[in-house]
Amino acid sequence: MKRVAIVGGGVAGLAAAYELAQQTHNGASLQVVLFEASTRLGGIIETVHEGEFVIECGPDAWVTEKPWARELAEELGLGDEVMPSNDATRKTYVLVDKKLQAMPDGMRMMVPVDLDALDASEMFSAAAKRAYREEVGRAEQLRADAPDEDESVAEFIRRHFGEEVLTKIGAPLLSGVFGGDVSKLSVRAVMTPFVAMEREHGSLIVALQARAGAKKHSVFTTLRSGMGTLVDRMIAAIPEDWIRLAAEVQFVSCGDEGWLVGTARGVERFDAVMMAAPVDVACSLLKPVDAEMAPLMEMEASSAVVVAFGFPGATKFPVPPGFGFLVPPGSDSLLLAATFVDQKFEDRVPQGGRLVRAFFGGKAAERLMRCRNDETAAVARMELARILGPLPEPQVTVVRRWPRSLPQYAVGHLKRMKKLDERVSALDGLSLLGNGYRGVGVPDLIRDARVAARRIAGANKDLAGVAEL
Ligand SMILES: CC1=C(CCC(=O)O)c2cc3nc(cc4[nH]c(cc5[nH]c(cc1n2)c(C)c5CCC(=O)O)c(CCC(=O)O)c4C)C(CCC(=O)O)=C3C
Repeated sequence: MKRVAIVGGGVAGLAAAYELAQQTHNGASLQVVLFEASTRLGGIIETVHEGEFVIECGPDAWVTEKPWARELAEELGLGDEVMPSNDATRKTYVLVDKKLQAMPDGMRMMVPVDLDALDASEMFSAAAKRAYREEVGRAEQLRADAPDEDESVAEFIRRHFGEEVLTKIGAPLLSGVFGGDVSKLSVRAVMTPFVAMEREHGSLIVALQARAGAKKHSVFTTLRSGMGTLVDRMIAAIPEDWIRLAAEVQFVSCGDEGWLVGTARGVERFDAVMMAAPVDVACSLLKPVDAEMAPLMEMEASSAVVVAFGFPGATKFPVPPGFGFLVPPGSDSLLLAATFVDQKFEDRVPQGGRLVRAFFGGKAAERLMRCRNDETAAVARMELARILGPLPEPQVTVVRRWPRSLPQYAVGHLKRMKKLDERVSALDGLSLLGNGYRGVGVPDLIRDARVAARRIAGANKDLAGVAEL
């Protein structure tokens, strides 16, 4: 009988517990305890249902290209619930000179697939459009000059497309996608496919055009009843007596007799510890176990404040067609971004309704973290109104704060993770899960947790199965 402790009941910890439960059905002999410090499971995944409004407090979807969340949903009997974003009406705006400007059609992040659509766009100056076109001609040079070392996302974009593209869409995209600063984020960690494209083709535009014709799918996928259903279904598939709420782990230690995990209620022995707590918590718990691990786990993290407003009548609050907008760093708006939820997904609002989510990040989020809900909502309404025009009285308002929820993968992240992996493998039975290490997306967290759980259950003799995950 192997005893496994899971520290943290967010999506990573739950996916680990779910996979261990599957392995016990396959005959593995396991005793599992999942320790969750708070009184609810799911971490930053939380769906609130208010009347017919389906309001996501955290991630509203996953990136379709990464299959591991959809696979899990299907396994959990949620195949009918899987729902693509409305990509026929997909458009993303960026706030430029106080006005919303549509990003050109056919962009993948900041790279255009369709150069004609780019030409038709009003977003860029003639010089920036020229810089895009010239990137194609510089393919050979870009490939030859591809750096051997990691660099910042800013340096990477600047080398390919110049300063205007970097400030107009590079920076806002990365702060909307990774909540972070382009001059600090690691291109190898957060834009891995683009780095591979540079190695192969030099030009990113050429690389994307070579792949054009690949099957088209929506950018995002979610569940009709909300992301919270994924959490609920995992919980339902985990033995009830494995889960302990309000059970904050106060220390872990590792010795000859295995691992000890201590909470206010006592100390228990385990053979394996799956550390799925936020990276800050994981870092302070593991410092006494291996002091050299801690500096590798210390990283900046961005905080987010989410304010959702539901309105009964969309016509009383017109917004431009599309999914939402991003705000470049340094703009005079306090917002980080906003999503027009009822246009991005079906079935989020009562007939004819409107649902908008406003996001604050960076310093604005740090400040709002200390404000009351009504104050935060008032700031969000004011900031939205400055961009979209006057807002009617919302029928529903939801405010959520997620302090230090998105770790920043800084330049050199992959090397740091390699060193961290070495320290981890030196300690028998430890695995690190969650968004601090090998990817921030919900699918990455699920995949990572399930691979680790299979390894612990001894199921990875079947390495093919692990690779499939
Ligand atoms: C506030 C915020 C955070 C939290 C920040 C924080 O907590 O500090 C966040 C996180 C994330 N966003 C992510 C991915 C993406 N976000 C996009 C687009 C957008 N993000 C927006 C907002 C946010 N996004 C908005 C308003 C848009 C455009 C309109 C819309 O669609 O609502 C696009 C499409 C880009 C394009 O159009 O090309 C992608 C691929 C991933 C990674 C997932 C993975 O790696 O698996 C993560 C963690």
